[in-house]
Amino acid sequence: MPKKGMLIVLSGPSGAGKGTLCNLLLQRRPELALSVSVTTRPPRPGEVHGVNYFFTDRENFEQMIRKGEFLEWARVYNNYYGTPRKFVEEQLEAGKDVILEIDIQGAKQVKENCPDAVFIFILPPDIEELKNRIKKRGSETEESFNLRIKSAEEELKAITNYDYAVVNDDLKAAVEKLESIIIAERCRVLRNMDLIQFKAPGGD
Ligand SMILES: Nc1nc2c(ncn2[C@@H]2O[C@H](COP(=O)(O)OP(=O)(O)O)[C@@H](O)[C@H]2O)c(=O)[nH]1
Ligand SMILES: Nc1ncnc2c1ncn2[C@@H]1O[C@H](COP(=O)(O)OP(=O)(O)O)[C@@H](O)[C@H]1O
Repeated sequence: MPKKGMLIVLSGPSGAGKGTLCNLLLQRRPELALSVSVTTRPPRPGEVHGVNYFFTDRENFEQMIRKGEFLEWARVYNNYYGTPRKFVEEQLEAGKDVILEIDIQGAKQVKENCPDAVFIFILPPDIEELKNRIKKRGSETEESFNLRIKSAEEELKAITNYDYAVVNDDLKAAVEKLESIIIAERCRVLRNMDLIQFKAPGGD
């Protein structure tokens, strides 16, 4: 039976660089599977349905909740976001490590249901740089920008629930740290019990 994959959860405030880091990580580690979330948020220019998100409306999202189709879901910055359960379970069963880029509420639900998951918090170097990055991305209205900055403080408090903190200052260094965490986590004894196949001499 193939070894089950590991679940890797990435969270952090808006603008910390989660999406950018995920893309770079996948280029370096194409064996990873990235879960594409469902959201009621309207697409930003350039975002592609099925690649960045599965975009849907509130009614369909609520139906998916009722049918138990989400591994976790949450309301974030006035929209709904959820992780499709089926994709994640299939990938893990096939031995693939799966990345979830989700908010702190979703991560809490995953921690309750999948305690073996690895939890990584992505931080910006400081709040000014966070503001600059969101502005530079140019994706938010003033209201949405303010909501993201206001939420960042609360989100940072959740960092103690995570296993690792990665400051995304220099992009290349941050990706290398993420890769190193994944490599180290794959070596954990508890994830490698199938290696212990030998029997003590004289034993039956
Ligand atoms: N709980 C949960 N949060 C998600 C999911 N997908 C994305 N998010 C989070 O929703 C928040 C908003 O994401 P997005 O609209 O792309 O805005 P951005 O963070 O400013 O790029 C971020 O904190 C994401 O990590 C999901 O499936 N579940
Ligand atoms: N290390 C970095 N240095 C400078 N700019 C960055 C860095 N990482 C990400 N960015 C930029 O910051 C903005 C926000 O990044 P993004 O990946 O969308 O953040 P998140 O997914 O956390 O909201 C983007 O314009 C991205 O190009």
